[in-house]
Amino acid sequence: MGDQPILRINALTKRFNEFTALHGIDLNVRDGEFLAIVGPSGSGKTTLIRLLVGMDEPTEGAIWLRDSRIDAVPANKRPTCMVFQSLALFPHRSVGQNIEFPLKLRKVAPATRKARALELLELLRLPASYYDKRIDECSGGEKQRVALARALAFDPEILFFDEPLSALDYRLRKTLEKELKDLHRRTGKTFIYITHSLEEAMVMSDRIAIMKAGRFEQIAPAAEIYARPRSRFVAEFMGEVNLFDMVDGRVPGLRFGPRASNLFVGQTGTLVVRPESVALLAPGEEADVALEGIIESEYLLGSRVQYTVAREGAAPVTVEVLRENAVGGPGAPVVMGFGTSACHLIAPEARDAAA
Ligand SMILES: Nc1ncnc2c1ncn2[C@@H]1O[C@H](COP(=O)(O)OP(=O)(O)OP(=O)(O)O)[C@@H](O)[C@H]1O
Repeated sequence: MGDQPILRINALTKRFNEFTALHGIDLNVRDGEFLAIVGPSGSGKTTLIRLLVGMDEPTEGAIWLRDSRIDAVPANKRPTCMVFQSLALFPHRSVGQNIEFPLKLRKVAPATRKARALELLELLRLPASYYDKRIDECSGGEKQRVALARALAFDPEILFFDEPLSALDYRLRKTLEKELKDLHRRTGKTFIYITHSLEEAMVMSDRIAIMKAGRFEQIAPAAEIYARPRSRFVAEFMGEVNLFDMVDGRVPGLRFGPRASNLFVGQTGTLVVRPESVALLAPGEEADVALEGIIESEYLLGSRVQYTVAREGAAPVTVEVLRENAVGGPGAPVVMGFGTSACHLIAPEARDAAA
């Protein structure tokens, strides 16, 4: 993956009459990167993709593909390609005809087209015999692979995906997630992938861009977003989380040992602690930060158990432990603890910006 951006978005704004869907956003995508764009419904993901592929024009701002400004270039003149969620394959044509379609448009000779289609079938791990199979005889997963093969036949600089797996069942989705990641590695192309599913984004991408109300909240590798969210919104979007309001180094109900007191002296913000970082302490066991409560409910999550622990005068805490470390059920009093290395403090400005 090169360090040079293949795509640059500069102060991009999109307004629909009075409504602003994108608020002057900036983004650099590296050559060969797998970037996932996630965000709740209505946050502007599809609007952004439509501008990037040329299905719509920005109100303000610029889009650069390497050294060329492309925001006014029509979709069919852009060296990019989109894999639609709704596939848009020709159902009565063969797999081969579908894959060769972009090559036919470019007047590539039939023998060359066929050779490329067979190569792409192999790349997508479909048998060569599928070349003559009709699209409406293929399964959902096979159609997705054919759509991908056709997208690759365009030989695009960047592949855009708009929720391509959302209509598929869980197991097929999991398989295709791995295949897409693998395909990304083998082709070395730049992938920009929109999804509602954070899990999908985390499995596949190099970086995740989290959108909220027409802006990027954070753009970083998944692990960094998970461990060091820059706002409450991002922290909560990345899954179950405990958030504690800290003022002047103190949080009501939390007991800080010397290490935590030193670390947080005078600090104000939101303390983020993931449920799997909170332990249930044995009698006499110490932790950097300790707190007490009563188990309200428990859920089995395969090999782990998740507890909701009620606290007097404060929000409940979520704790996730390995099943072998499970303690009593609802009604049991517990002491919980976590280490300073499991804590992340969100600065108040970032928290306010996200409010
Ligand atoms: N053509 C349009 N005219 C008016 N408003 C629009 C138009 N297209 C999108 N919007 C608005 O812009 C906002 C962003 O929509 P967009 O489709 O980009 O969201 P999204 O993040 O892709 O959502 P979802 O995950 O539900 O697809 C929404 O509030 C939507 O109503």
